[in-house]
Amino acid sequence: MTYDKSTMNELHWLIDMVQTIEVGLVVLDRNYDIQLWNGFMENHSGISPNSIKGANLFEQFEYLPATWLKQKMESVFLLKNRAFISWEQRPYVFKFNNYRPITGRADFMYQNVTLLPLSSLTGQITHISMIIYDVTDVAINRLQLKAANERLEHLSQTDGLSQLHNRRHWQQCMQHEFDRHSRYGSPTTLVMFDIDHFKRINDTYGHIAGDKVIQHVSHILRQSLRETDCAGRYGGEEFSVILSNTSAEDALKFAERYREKIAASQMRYENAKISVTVSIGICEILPEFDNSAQWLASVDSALYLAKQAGRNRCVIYRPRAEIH
Ligand SMILES: Nc1nc2c(ncn2[C@@H]2O[C@H](COP(=O)(O)OP(=O)(O)OP(=O)(O)O)[C@@H](O)[C@H]2O)c(=O)[nH]1
Repeated sequence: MTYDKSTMNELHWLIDMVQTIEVGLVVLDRNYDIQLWNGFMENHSGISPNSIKGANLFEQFEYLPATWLKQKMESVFLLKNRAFISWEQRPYVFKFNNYRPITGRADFMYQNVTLLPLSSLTGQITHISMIIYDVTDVAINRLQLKAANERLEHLSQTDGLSQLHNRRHWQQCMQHEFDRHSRYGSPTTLVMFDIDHFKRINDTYGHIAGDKVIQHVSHILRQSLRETDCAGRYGGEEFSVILSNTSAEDALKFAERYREKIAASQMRYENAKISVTVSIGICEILPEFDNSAQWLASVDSALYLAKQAGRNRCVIYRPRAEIH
């Protein structure tokens, strides 16, 4: 077979481009032995084409997910179709460092990979090609945007002072729990508490000390909760917690423990040691409640009774309330 000069030139250019293109190119034979390894792969792996040619891909790079990758490659050999691996599915196939100046914060190069069937002159698929694209910039931008959106969502749901859910988000949780109870019927209890004589603290020590007391009781509350409990700052010095799968009697144990913890704790502010107590209302969803507003009004009336009965105590809502 002879080639004219222009065909030779074209071939020469193509080889030059394959070597210098900013995309990784690898050709594998049927045994996954490496037959081509371009300049991009050499630059990022530090392994020259001459030293890697003929080596088995999975022996050379033991970290590769062999079972998963072979399954993909086999389907390319057999079905003669392309296959794609996106960075969202697996951040990278080849573990290369990221040297990009803008996205330098990424530890490694994010990659999209295409697997292409390569046919021989007789039309058989004897080799496949891996095309490796560096998509670090796109991936980092996308991840940063996602993280920013998550932060914004968290901020829009959180009360800045207490770091508990804000009232709007907490009310959504309460509605959700009420609906869940209507469907599945598992016991669900609302606990609402209010700091006793809080006005006195503001008046005696100032508003900043008052804010610190709010942070103090919120901090102890967060420590006392389970993952599934939804706690919010309902108003100025009023807080509420939804305890799912919990009866009023069990919620009382939680509330008593919390009340005692608060009463036993002290908060330092400048030279003062500030002690506070809390009054707590407890209400399990009862069959006669038609909506979440009735549930909320009932826990509020139990809290009111706790205040009336002398504060620093828990009251379970019942049509006739019990004071503890
Ligand atoms: N420091 C501070 N004070 C607040 C905040 N929100 C509400 N308050 C104050 O909390 C006080 C609540 O007072 P009251 O409703 O009379 O209740 P209390 O003094 O706790 O009395 P009882 O609830 O009956 O025990 C008011 O003085 C409000 O100004 C806040 O975010 N920070």
